[in-house]
Amino acid sequence: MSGAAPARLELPVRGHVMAAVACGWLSAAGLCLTYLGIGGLVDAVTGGGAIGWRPPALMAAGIVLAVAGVLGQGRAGGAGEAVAETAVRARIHAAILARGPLGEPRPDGEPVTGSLASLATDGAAKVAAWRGGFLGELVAAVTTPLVVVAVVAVVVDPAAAAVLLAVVAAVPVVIGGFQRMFRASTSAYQAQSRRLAAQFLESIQGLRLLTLLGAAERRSRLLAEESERHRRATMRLLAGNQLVLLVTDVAFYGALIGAGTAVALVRHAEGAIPLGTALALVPISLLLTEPISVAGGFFYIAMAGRAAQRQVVRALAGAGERRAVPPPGAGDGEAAVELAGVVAGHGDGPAVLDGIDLRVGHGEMVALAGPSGAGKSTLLSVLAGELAPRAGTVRLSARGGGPARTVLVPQRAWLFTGTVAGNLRLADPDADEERMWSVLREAHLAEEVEAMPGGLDARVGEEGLTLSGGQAQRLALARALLVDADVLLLDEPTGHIDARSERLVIDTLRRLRGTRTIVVATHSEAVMEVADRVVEVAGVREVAR
Ligand SMILES: Nc1ncnc2c1ncn2[C@@H]1O[C@H](COP(=O)(O)OP(=O)(O)OP(=O)(O)O)[C@@H](O)[C@H]1O
Repeated sequence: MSGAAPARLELPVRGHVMAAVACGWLSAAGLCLTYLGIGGLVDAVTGGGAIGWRPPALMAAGIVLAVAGVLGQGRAGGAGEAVAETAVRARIHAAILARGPLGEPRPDGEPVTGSLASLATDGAAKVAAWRGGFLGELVAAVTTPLVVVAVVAVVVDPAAAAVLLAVVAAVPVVIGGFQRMFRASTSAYQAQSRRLAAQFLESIQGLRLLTLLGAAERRSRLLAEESERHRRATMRLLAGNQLVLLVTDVAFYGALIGAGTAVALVRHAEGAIPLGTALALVPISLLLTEPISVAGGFFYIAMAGRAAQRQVVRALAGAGERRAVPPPGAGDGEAAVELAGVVAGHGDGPAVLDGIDLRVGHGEMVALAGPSGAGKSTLLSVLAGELAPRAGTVRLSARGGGPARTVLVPQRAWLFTGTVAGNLRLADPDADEERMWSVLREAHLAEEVEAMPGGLDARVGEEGLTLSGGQAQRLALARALLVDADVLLLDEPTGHIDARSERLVIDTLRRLRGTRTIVVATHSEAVMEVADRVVEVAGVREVAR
């Protein structure tokens, strides 16, 4: 991926942020008035005169504003965070579903599914804490000095306000410098953290495969190395954070409070302001350090949130590209599938398909044949819009024109832990029982599901392991039928199943023939016999080793 600045992530939290800012200003103004009220009391007492209505009124108004501001800011921040987290999570979930559970690794090497899962949990919370919660607080804190200076100018002394304003102006410049200094290390830390989470997750998902391949030990060494790199990135981040805290404490607090006190003393000595009011300027100058007090939050919330936001934007952009790249646009209405000069391959690997032309008519059933590795599954991935062709055109059209809807049943039936109905409803969340039974009947699975305890509510275990391979394949087929797609893509539907299931699947294919366009990759003669036409795929090239 390029290092170009990612687009903004639109979240419905503008109102929450503005409310948090307004509340922050209220509480700052309230505190100023409270201190000035106390200063007024001191002046009245030391001056020996009557207290009058002004100091108590200032104090009362100040306390009410401060309390309302603090409470309001907390509420606005909490609500904004919840709204933002829900929005980010929903968009990432949509991206996960768009990619499918077996999403390919991206060109930058990040494993897609694990990475997105980590983003949807940890990443979404960080983005939400930043955009929904902390952003309003931050804007309020950074602009609080202006509110304070304005109150001082109006209620106390414009000259003192002008000096405070000059000191305050230096603060954003220095904060900006620190932010730039540590941005790279925070981003690196985030990327490291996500990569580690993704690798752990995918190692767990593929544990059985890793063990079978004898790769478990290699993988565990890799994870140990990644953990060590992550530990070092954490240490660097913490060291940077400590440095910022030290610098801000020593330099800014000293400078701002010192400046506030000096201004107060000088103006009092000049007779411009009474003693009590001068004393009130000292705690008021403490409010000028608000931007600094949130600087620590930059590391824990804002910078972590912004780094996560960059990742989310990039991941969502990636999802868009994957869906849009192979543009299966509307065809001329004469053919359901039209491929011309299609070249395709995986990642940076060699071309698997090299100049493929294919035309499939509406309602036609075409079997893709060819030796293992010829590229049958690759071709189906191109048709499903999962793999972008490197060259050539792919056109899929529905009967009567318009873009076609496709659905792919992969070689390995991927079922999720839950019920039969839950697995079916992945394809159509609104499907009612009648519709589900209907597709189960079409896939010749209805009788077996009826016999299961709970029927449609029967539990399908981890990865569907309580079902036989043949049952799982037929359930995946039923799920695909629920999509009601124009083009049904089947990858080895009889590949790894028992003879009875094979017969049932073939019978289903026979019944489906003519009802929709079907492209089926297969080694089975029996499946080829059912098809209207058999196309030999032989786009594979010898790879020099
Ligand atoms: N995700 C992937 N990443 C890299 N290479 C891949 C990927 N999937 C397939 N290939 C390679 O692409 C080539 C074609 O594989 P493909 O699965 O499309 O063939 P196939 O004809 O479907 O084989 P089979 O009949 O065994 O299913 C093979 O060399 C394979 O190693």
